[in-house]
Amino acid sequence: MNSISESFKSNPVNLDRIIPLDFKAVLKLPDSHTWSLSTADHPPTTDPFGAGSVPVIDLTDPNAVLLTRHACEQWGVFQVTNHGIPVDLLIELEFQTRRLFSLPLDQKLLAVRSPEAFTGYGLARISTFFPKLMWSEGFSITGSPMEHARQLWPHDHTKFCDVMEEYQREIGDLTERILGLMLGSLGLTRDDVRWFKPKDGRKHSQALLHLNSYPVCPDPSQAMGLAPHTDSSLLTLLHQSSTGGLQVLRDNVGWVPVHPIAGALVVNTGDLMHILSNGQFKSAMHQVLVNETHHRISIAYFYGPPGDVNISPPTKLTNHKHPPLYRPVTWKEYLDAKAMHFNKALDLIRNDVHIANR
Ligand SMILES: O=C(O)CCC(=O)C(=O)O
Ligand SMILES: [Fe+2]
Repeated sequence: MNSISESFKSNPVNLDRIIPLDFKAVLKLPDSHTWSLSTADHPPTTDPFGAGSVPVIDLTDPNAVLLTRHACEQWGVFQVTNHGIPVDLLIELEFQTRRLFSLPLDQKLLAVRSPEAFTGYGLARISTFFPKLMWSEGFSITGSPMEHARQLWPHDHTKFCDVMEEYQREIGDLTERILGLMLGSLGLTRDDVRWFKPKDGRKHSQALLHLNSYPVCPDPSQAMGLAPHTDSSLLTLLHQSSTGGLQVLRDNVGWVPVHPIAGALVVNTGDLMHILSNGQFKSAMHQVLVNETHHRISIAYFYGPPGDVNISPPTKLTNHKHPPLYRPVTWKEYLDAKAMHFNKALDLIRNDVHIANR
């Protein structure tokens, strides 16, 4: 069993926080989904490529390592272009994702996630931490989605499964390439992070593919697509459709939109990367807002270390002035802390040390 499934098993979720609303059937935002949002949650549209916008890195740029370091230190989020994932695969991925979420609710519920499981259809797990429900639904996959896809389409699931499996292979390779850039940008080598690309060539890293759907909403000003959170992964690669809605929280600025760029992928630095980098890399707080006219979808790939690995900063990144900020944790331990304490999980594993300013 992998870390994600072990953690989900030990932290079951109530069914009322798994089964989504029949979004198509409601004409008015129900009270259960009405949030009191401030205008700060709806930032003015900024110049998408200006200095105050999320960095975009061309992976073929000779300065990619330096740019990656800067983006991780300053933002904890960036977009990548020229990443090598075929456009046709992204189009097919989006098509199959829309095909799934366009099914009637009673059909989607045939593949509903069980309270202790982490694959299948249902609300985002973070729903348990908020009094109001979010205007979104999801479908989680690891490896083959066959078991659930067969429930959705008894005679027509092969293409869906093939696309999801091919995407996981491609995005897995790209994620490791970007992780390599991140580690390299910190001056770390294979010897500092032995579990990454081990010499025996066997991969033990773990990952989860999560399809998100944000249906058209009757009152977006009072609805929340995905509430503010950081990702518990080392890093997350996200394909968003051409519809915006993702925002990242920036110190002293507020919520900044992550504008969709055709063919680009969004990279989020997760909490485990923040721990591994000893706080040098930010784990960006982000949220998703919805809209009145477009059904938005996104596909997130969460990547973490092998189950038995304790994540802590390599000795190269610590010294007496910069002692380890957090105690070592496995992904499972961290997911358990997150399942119980959500956005306070990082604080709970923080070492009680006096830290010199970086
Ligand atoms: O839909 C998005 O753009 C973001 C999704 C996300 O943050 C997540 O799945 O953790
Ligand atoms: Fe996220």
